[in-house]
Amino acid sequence: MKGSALEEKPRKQSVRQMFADLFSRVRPHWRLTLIALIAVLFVALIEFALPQFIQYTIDVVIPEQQLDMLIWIIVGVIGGATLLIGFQFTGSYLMAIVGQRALYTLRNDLYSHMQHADVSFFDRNRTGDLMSRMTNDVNMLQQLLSSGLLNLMTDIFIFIAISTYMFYVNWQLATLILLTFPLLFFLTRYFAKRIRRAYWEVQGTLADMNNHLQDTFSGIRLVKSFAMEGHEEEQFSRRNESNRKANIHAAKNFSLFGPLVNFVNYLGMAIVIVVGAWQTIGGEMTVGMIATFIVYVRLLQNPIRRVSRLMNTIQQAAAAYDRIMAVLETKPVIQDPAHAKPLDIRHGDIHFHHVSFAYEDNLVLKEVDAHFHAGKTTAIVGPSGSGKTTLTQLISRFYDPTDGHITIDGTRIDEVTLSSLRSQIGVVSQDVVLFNGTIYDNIAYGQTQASFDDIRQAARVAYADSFIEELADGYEATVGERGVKLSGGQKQRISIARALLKDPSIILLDEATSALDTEAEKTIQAGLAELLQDRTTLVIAHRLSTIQNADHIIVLDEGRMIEQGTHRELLEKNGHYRRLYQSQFQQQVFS
Ligand SMILES: Nc1ncnc2c1ncn2[C@@H]1O[C@H](COP(=O)(O)OP(=O)(O)OP(=O)(O)O)[C@@H](O)[C@H]1O
Repeated sequence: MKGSALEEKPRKQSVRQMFADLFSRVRPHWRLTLIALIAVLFVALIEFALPQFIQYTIDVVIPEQQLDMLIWIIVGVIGGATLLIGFQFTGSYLMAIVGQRALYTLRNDLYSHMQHADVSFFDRNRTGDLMSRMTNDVNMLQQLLSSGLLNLMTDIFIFIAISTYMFYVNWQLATLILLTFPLLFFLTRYFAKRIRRAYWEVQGTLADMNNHLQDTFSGIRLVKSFAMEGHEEEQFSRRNESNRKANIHAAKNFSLFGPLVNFVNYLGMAIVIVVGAWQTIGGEMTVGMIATFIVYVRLLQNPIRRVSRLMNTIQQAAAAYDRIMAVLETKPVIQDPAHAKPLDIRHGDIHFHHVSFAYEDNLVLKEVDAHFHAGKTTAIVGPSGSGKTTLTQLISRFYDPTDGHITIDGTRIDEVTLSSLRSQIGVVSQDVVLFNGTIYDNIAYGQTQASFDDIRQAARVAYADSFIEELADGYEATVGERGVKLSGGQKQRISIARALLKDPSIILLDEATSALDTEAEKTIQAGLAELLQDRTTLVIAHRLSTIQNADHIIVLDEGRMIEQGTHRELLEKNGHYRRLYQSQFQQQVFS
């Protein structure tokens, strides 16, 4: 098993690549985007046109005392401002729609990618972190698309309109103002890098907080039973503090960047005042033109200031995009091979051929040659950590052997489709996983065709029907998050019913170690007996009766299969099994 956790550092995924990706997601909605852009173009034109009233008023209306023009000026300004409302609303509403639609597909892609990721991907990455990538990071991109890019377009249009006008009216003054721009350019580049790094930190610390929340909320009983509330508060506070510090660090850079940009803009204003006054005295400009120029320099400041704010959003989004791409770029190792056929299980004979397996560098199974007979029950025994669970997980291809291969009825399992393989394997494990839904949904999970009668029949055979019927809502009763509203034995029986409904040819059973009362134990055993009948079963055995009743036993020790045979044969061998039996199982006779 190869691979490592998703990166902890920014990868400098180029901003250009992010925009290219976003662009391809926006393209299907080009009509809405085009209307939004046209609206934005009008916004820019109106914002540009309104100051012209100042020049006209100062240079024409006041000197020529055209009082009757004032009404038209009011109509013009208020009319323009009203149109501005309409166009601004249209632009921002439509872009919000486009942003939501584009990111809806990204979030779906991301989820679908994660659903198909290897089990080892989830071993390596923490749930809170993955959730954070799905939610916060995608939201960041959404913000950029919906509001950020719209502002950018408005600003670009305004910038082009104003600078063209300035050059047209007074190119010398316009050139002087534009000379300040390279300074802005360098400032922007310098701060972009710093702000981006800072936001990577921010998002990383946020994910860390999410991880902590996920762990402690889902493990709240553990926290309380060890009276660790205070400790966890401290731990949370520490992560919260890292997040605060990272945010403050980002804010420091950002707060410095804004005023520096402002300073450069005031430099521009100083140039207009001095050079403009000079030219007006020399008769080359009018007072109205200076006034309009000053308003325009101010208006130019808006795009630049907003671009600086947008840069903040872009850097945040780029950091988020990096984190999303890190997920999207991990390729699952375990997938359907080319030309895979569905697995056709006739008997259910499972063979391990010289199978070795390592988690990263930890060799857990070593050259295992084992045969699990069709329709029979094989108990796997061995000390804790000897590789029993891992061995069963290789059959479902949750992991692939590092060496050797596995066959079912002579067909290599890595040559058939994953869905056909997994759909014929039932897993019943000691930690029963139930989703927050009704009992019905949990039994029917994965069996969309099943009728209510099928489900009820499965529950009956699993000895679950009687307790379900006693619940006020019966099969429609909700089980709570992870099934908290049910007892351990009830959860077990539901999971047996679920496996029965699936009707698999192979059963992988991790026997419960937790002590249940004898009554619950008896019903579970009865249900299990129904489930295992005539199916190839691998059971990680914890109970004496299970190994005694098993058709075959294999003994693992430090990843090696050291013995195999029936209970009697193995006892007679007087080897590892006998010692294991004496140390682990024999006392059960008396318990
Ligand atoms: N997802 C994993 N990632 C890395 N190492 C793992 C993983 N799961 C198990 N291991 C390691 O592999 C070894 C075998 O674990 P496995 O769970 O297969 O043993 P086991 O015999 O089932 O143990 P137990 O009886 O205690 O459940 C152990 O050393 C364990 O630390």
